[in-house]
Amino acid sequence: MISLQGVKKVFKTKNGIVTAVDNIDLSINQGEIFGVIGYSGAGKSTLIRMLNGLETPTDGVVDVAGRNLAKVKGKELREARQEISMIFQHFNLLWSRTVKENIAFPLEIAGVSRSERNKRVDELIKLVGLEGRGDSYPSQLSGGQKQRVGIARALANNPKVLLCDEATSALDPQTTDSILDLLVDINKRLSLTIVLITHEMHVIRKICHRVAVMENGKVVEQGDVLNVFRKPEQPITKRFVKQVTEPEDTQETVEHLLAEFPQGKVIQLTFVGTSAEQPLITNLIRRFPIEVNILQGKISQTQNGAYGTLFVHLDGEETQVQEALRFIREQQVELEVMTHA
Ligand SMILES: Nc1ncnc2c1ncn2[C@@H]1O[C@H](COP(=O)(O)OP(=O)(O)OP(=O)(O)O)[C@@H](O)[C@H]1O
Repeated sequence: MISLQGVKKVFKTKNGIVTAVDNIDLSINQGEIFGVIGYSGAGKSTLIRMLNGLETPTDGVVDVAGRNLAKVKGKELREARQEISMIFQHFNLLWSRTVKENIAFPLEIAGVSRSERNKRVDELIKLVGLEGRGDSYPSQLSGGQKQRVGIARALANNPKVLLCDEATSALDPQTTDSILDLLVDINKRLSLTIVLITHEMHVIRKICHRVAVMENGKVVEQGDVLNVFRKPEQPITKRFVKQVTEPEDTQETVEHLLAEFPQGKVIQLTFVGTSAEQPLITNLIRRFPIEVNILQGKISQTQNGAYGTLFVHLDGEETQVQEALRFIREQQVELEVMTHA
């Protein structure tokens, strides 16, 4: 559905040249939810703006739904933009128009008749769960409801791709979750391709199938969300993964235990998919004459299955502890022996 080859975007500024996007290759499949994560200034906005033709690449090919966006102009670019919709962090609604009128706006531009427009607006209001609010003005709505209007408006002309630019960053955690649930629902019902940019790993974990991590204009790591969670390679990816998998005080707890129990081993186990349910700890206690203390644990759900981490202290005779470590490594579980940071 979307392919980027050797895409580069350079801005000439008063202070010199800024390479916002630096030689990116990406491929996004029809019907998937693809996340791009990075810190501020990584180049995410520039990248997403190239996907709907708001920016043209300095170099490379941006192909969306069979069109090379760097090449299309005029009428064809307008048609392409109807197939690629976008929602924004601050909603970008028309404040003097009602919910219905906001949603109808892109239909008016596309020349849809009044009766067709009214029918479509009613469908969209139901789809995003805004029944009864059609005649309200944006100022009378909560943040989550405003974003629902943004989503309905973005879907009005049946786009093939929905781009989400930090769409939940202005919302509280509970509202964020409900908007993310809505995006998953729309993705499934309409088999819509969704590309989102965010700086929050929670968003990636909750709804994305695949993720690309951006740093200094480059994609430094990409893959299935579950795989990236299980084995993050780059330091920046590790930092993002930790945002959602480890309680904040984990390193502190580990340091404390390493100091308190210099004997034995403190280990981190990472379970993925079905292995998250294996009775590993029971097996360890039954098979080896060692002490097993569970220190901390967390299981998170991703679109591709469960992902969990568990911190455990193993203590006993050194040979038995080593045997237990060997046994764990034979299971479908990642193991890391913790040392001082
Ligand atoms: N129109 C522009 N002119 C000059 N420099 C720009 C322009 N747009 C972006 N940049 C620069 O390109 C780099 C990447 O910016 P971009 O906005 O794409 O990053 P980002 O990851 O989306 O960050 P943020 O979330 O803060 O917007 C930054 O150094 C930024 O200053």
